[in-house]
Amino acid sequence: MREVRNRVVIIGTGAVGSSYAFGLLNQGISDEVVLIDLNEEKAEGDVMDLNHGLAFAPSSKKIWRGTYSDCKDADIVVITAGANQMPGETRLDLAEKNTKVFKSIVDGVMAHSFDGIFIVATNPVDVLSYMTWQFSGLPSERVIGSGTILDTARLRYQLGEYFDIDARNVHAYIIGEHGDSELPVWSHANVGGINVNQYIQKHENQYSQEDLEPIFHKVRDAAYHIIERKGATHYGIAMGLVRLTKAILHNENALVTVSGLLEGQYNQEDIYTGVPAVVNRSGIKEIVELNLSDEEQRLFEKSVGVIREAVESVRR
Ligand SMILES: NC(=O)C1=CN([C@@H]2O[C@H](COP(=O)(O)OP(=O)(O)OC[C@H]3O[C@@H](n4cnc5c(N)ncnc54)[C@H](O)[C@@H]3O)[C@@H](O)[C@H]2O)C=CC1
Ligand SMILES: CC(=O)C(=O)O
Repeated sequence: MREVRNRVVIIGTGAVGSSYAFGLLNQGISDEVVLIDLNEEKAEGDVMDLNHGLAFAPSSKKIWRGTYSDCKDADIVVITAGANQMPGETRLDLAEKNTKVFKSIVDGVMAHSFDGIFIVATNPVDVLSYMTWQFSGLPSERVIGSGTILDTARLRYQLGEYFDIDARNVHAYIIGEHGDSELPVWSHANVGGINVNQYIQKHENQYSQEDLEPIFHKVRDAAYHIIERKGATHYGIAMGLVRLTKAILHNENALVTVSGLLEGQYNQEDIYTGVPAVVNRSGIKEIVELNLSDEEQRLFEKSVGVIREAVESVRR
């Protein structure tokens, strides 16, 4: 009997793709990791480098530079290829050029009868998740964008710092566009089970409601601040992608904020955006519909409108 080994193919081994491959191997998430990039030398170099670390990995793994034919037996194809933001550029500025890149990549993958799950990380991620769903013809539950997984992690980190509580015990979501129009869901944010607003009231000598807005701004603008300093962000998203991959391959039913297709949830249709979702071996099992406040629903609709406009412009 053939041993069942799971396989992740990464297309685009730049800063994000190579950091993700490093994370996958370090945490021993996938048995086989395949790297594909237009720049074959770069992918080859990454494979050599990562192979030299396998003796230190938690379990036996294989990594090689591959071709699209390796997608045939892949469980997950992760796309991290395409242009990234120059300082001052928004994610939406990348929509047109990265849609062209995606058309050729997704066609190349599907030409080999890929029947697994796509994860999309390239920006603008909500637009490209939608286009990947359209180009591939796969069911929407098997096309998942990284969405606001990173923004949510950034918010948990910032709140953890503010309240001096482990970020893993802070539960708060960023939803909507992975971009400038995203929003925090304060109405459902909690610290160790206590709503953030109540927590602040209980500790009114230490904390203030007014501090929440600047905390959110740090989260929303984090990519700009990092890109100004080092040209790209990659470790945070790589760790988020590893988390998402593990949720899928280990059939975790984990709740993560990813970009998924809305089909009536939050009063929205036919659009990909960041929302909490239950993820398992089949992909997105359920989009979780939070009971948003009126103001949150208004901001969410505005954010979805921004994505919708970008999708319409790349489809023209
Ligand atoms: N979703 C998120 O939270 C985040 C998304 N990103 C996005 O990820 C993307 C990649 O960023 P970086 O890795 O920093 O860029 P990078 O420039 O370091 O790497 C991009 C790679 O894609 C490859 N590539 C381009 N066209 C290709 C094609 N047709 N087939 C195969 N490979 C191709 C390039 O050769 C390059 O190696 C960007 O769009 C960036 O904005 C970055 C950080 C966070
Ligand atoms: C680049 C990007 O999308 C981020 O770091 O959030």
